[in-house]
Amino acid sequence: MMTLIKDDNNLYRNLINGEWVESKDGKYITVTSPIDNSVIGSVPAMTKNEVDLAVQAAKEAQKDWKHVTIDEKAEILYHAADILLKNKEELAGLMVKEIAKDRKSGLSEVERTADFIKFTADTAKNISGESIPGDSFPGGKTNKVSIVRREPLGVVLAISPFNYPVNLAASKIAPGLMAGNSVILKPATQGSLCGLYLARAFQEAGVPDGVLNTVTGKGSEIGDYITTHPGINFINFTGSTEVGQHISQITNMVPLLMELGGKDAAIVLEDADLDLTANNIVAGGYSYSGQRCTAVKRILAVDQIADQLVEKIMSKMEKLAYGNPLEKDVDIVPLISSKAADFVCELIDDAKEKGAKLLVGGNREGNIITPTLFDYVTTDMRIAWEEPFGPVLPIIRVKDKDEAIEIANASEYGLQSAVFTQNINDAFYVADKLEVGTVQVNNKTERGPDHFPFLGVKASGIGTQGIRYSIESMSRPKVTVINLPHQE
Ligand SMILES: NC(=O)C1=CN([C@@H]2O[C@H](COP(=O)(O)OP(=O)(O)OC[C@H]3O[C@@H](n4cnc5c(N)ncnc54)[C@H](OP(=O)(O)O)[C@@H]3O)[C@@H](O)[C@H]2O)C=CC1
Ligand SMILES: O=C(O)[C@H](O)COP(=O)(O)O
Repeated sequence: MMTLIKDDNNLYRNLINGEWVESKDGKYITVTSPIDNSVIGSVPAMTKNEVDLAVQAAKEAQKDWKHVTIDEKAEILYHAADILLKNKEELAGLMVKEIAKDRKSGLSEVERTADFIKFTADTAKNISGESIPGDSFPGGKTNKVSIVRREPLGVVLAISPFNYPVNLAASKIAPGLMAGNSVILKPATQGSLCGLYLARAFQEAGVPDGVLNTVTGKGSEIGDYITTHPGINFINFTGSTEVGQHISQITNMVPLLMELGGKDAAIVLEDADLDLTANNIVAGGYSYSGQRCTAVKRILAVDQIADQLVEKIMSKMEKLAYGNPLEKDVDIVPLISSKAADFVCELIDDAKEKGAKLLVGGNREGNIITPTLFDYVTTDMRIAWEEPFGPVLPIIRVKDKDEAIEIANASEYGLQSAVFTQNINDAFYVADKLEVGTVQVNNKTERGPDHFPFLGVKASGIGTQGIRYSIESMSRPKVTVINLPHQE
């Protein structure tokens, strides 16, 4: 399957109007593995002219695509999901090399993506319009009826991050297509090989020429051009708050759906089941080395149980394996870049200097940061507020649930939080007061299942994702009002 999207020198191509095209001016970006810096491929650094061609193709193709029946579109998506499953070993293998995800998580990402695509097709089949009688509003008349259908928005620009290069691209493409839009995928440069592979799967499944196109190139170079392109009708972005805010500042009247950074808190109350809590904190904080927007990024534990909780977390952390995901099954993998690892080390050093107690880890081997746990973190430390996107967890001890809520809400972010307690009243008390998109009761913070609404408030995002929610975000109501001759 891969041979069509790259040549023998591992120069990858972009999908534009149904053709896999080389870089026109021969400019490529080399993609190296975060594991050992080996070159795994190169992607075109697309020029403005090439971007124009992609947008033009998308615009033209959408005119026919919007008339394709839901059922036909669904068949194509089912086929794409099957192609991904058939090739899951190869795609997961590419993910291991390109973003250093461990193979098991890579496989699970591909499987989850296939499920996501199929569920999107099924959901779109079940989204019906509505008709609203005119006399249901005061002063309305029985001769009026409003018929409400959903219309596509046009050309959707999907910008995906490195950490789920297949899933977070497909979760924009599939609902975008089902809503009748054409889509341009701009994958994260580190992750673009996986993104192109995914586009190939959609093409092979029967997505018509021009309906899905790809644009590669550094966001810092072509980002502004594409996000402000007049041919773009919607931007669906997942990535850092910094870039998300930049996009929202430079765009003009283009609707945005954004999932950005987070500093998800795990709030642990005095009656929590501490084994369950520790399991969730370790899984939630350290999987894929903490490079997940929804990773548990701080623990707010009430004094009464903090010592016991620390002991349990430490004992579970002993089982975390770290190393090279090409060589063995590991939980902790090299971070995406040495710059990312440098940043995490800065946060670790700051916490140490300001007197936090380092309980576990704190070491660096290449791009690997060993799983790290700090206790007695205080609010003057950077690790209390900043998102490491690495395997470092701070414990902030609090006197009670109200102090936990206050610290949780003082964050600029508002993605998710978790509360661990066996008291339903306390669970609701805390959940009601937290300024986040989702509160998990007795579970780690996480996005799935993917048909749940997923959203961030404050600096964590704009709009709501989740299968039905994404389809709705990428479409709009179209209203036709029937005015019958007035009945006597
Ligand atoms: N809430 C969420 O769902 C998620 C949040 N994140 C957040 O993202 C950060 C790390 O992910 P990372 O991929 O590095 O995030 P970035 O924000 O750096 O990149 C995300 C995407 O935006 C592109 N991009 C960069 N600059 C621009 C620009 N000026 N205009 C348009 N697009 C641009 C990138 O391309 P390129 O790679 O070429 O620079 C990439 O495709 C973390 O802070 C994390 O919190 C990450 C994943 C999920
Ligand atoms: O962008 C992210 O990091 C994801 O949306 C998180 O998804 P997860 O909770 O399923 O890991």
